[in-house]
Amino acid sequence: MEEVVLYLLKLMLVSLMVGLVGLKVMVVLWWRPRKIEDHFSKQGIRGPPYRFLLGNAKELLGLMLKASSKPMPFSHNILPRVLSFYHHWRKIYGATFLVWFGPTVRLTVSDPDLIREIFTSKSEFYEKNEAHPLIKQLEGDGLLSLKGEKWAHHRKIITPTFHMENLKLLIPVAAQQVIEMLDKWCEMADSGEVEIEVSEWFQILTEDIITRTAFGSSYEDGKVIFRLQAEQMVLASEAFQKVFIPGYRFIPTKRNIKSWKLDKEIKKSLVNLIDRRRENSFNQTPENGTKDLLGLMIQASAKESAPSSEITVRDMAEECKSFFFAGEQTTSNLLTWTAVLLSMHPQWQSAARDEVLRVCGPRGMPSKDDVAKLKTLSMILNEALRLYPPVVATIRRAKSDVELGAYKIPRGTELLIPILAVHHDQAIWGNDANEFNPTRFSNGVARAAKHPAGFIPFGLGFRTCIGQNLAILQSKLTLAIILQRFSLHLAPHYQHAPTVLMFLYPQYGAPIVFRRLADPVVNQDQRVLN
Ligand code: HEM
Repeated sequence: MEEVVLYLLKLMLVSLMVGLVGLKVMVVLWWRPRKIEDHFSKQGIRGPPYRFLLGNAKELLGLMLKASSKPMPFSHNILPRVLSFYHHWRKIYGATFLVWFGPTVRLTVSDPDLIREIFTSKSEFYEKNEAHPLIKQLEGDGLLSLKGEKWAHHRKIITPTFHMENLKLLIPVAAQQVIEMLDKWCEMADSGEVEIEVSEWFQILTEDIITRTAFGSSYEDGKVIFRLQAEQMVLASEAFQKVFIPGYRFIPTKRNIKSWKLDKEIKKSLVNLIDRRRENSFNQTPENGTKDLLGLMIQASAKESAPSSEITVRDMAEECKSFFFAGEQTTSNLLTWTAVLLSMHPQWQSAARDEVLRVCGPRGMPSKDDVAKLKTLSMILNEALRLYPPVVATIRRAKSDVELGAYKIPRGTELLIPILAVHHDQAIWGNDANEFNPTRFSNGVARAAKHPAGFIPFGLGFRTCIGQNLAILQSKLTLAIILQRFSLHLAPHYQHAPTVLMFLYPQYGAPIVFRRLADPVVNQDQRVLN
């Protein structure tokens, strides 16, 4: 009898637990989404209706797949192709609408007044959202995703790496790297011209400079570590393109085992490298060379005594990951799109070249002062960042219930800021918003748009991109040296197909034909004549 009672009690307990779990699932997957929809609809905000578990994922994927199924005409009106879901639903629900990524709701915000609130005047109410686990694996637990005090501490330590005074020390070696790349192109250009898939070459170039900023004097060892990280990125991006199964990355599949091994190898190489750097730091003052990420973090780890601000080897490894992820493809994509734009707009290519030849001469290596004088090139790069921003959107999460303009935003709501859409908005940029017109930047970035928050390729506010000086410096240097030596036009089989997988990239590559310009006349003293 006692056993039967015990059995029945157990049964009741299990049923209760199953019931509670079921209830929780229903609350998260059904009741809460309805409540949120209701909350926003009372404020006039609507969107595609929430569907159980999947949200709008199915329609969203369908729209993206359809948009990327064929190339587009040679136009800069790329929003419908790149953020097709945003373009589609904005037409139906207006620019501020709700969209469901599974049971997670996102409110799209493209009004520059509201964007300014989120990033600057009310930024304390918002934080970075939790990235998808696979993205997190790629971007590392560094500056990009850290929050609160730890973020502020790391940002303070790392910032000197990106001071202009520090970056300018990299110019000679970065320029040399570009020249070596172009020498290879010259060798390949038998008949005076060569077709180059620029995205691949620019990636190698960018990786090199990021390695120098991250590892400084330990550049060679750093290169090996970044190679391992690049392999890690390929594995994670492959997984990212498959259906996401929570917890799958802990199962010992072939790919996961490879990824774990790589992780171990990266950590081991970093520990060895850090030990060597620590030993060397006794004989070397940091003023001797550039301030690199690793050096600054090692220095900080030696100083910190409080456990809360301690910098560990893991911290350093995660920051290296963040650097690599945030810096490599963004800058190489900017270079790629600018090369495409210069090829599409030969009159701007000539204007940029004339300026480079005037400032630097036909073969002179651009100095830091020269780079600052290249105004036309700056305007072109800004226009490239506007039309083809490598980061097409960003997300923030409301930390508490908050008022955004006239809207009441409940805690936990994610806000999706479609940078690309803001950059193509006619209300901010005028009727020619989809045209390539670098002249709009002739009076500087602040006066280019009708609203100061209308141009945000590097984000805005205190979490703005730490690497923007480096990205612009490297891009100007690379393009200046290319323009000195080559003219460029699109290969006949180039297909215009901007698309996004983490960053904005050309879906079918960017084949560009480079034609060597005549060598400058050299007089008897071997001096180059302008
Ligand atoms: C054209 C090139 C680049 C573009 C368009 C770009 C864009 C951005 C954007 C939009 C953000 C802000 C994201 C947000 O608010 O959610 C950001 C943050 C960041 N970027 Fe860049 N980036 C570029 C190059 C670089 C480079 C070269 C590095 C480093 C080597 C870098 C490192 C970072 C880091 C660490 C953050 C996080 C900063 C923080 O939260 O404190 N970026 N970037």
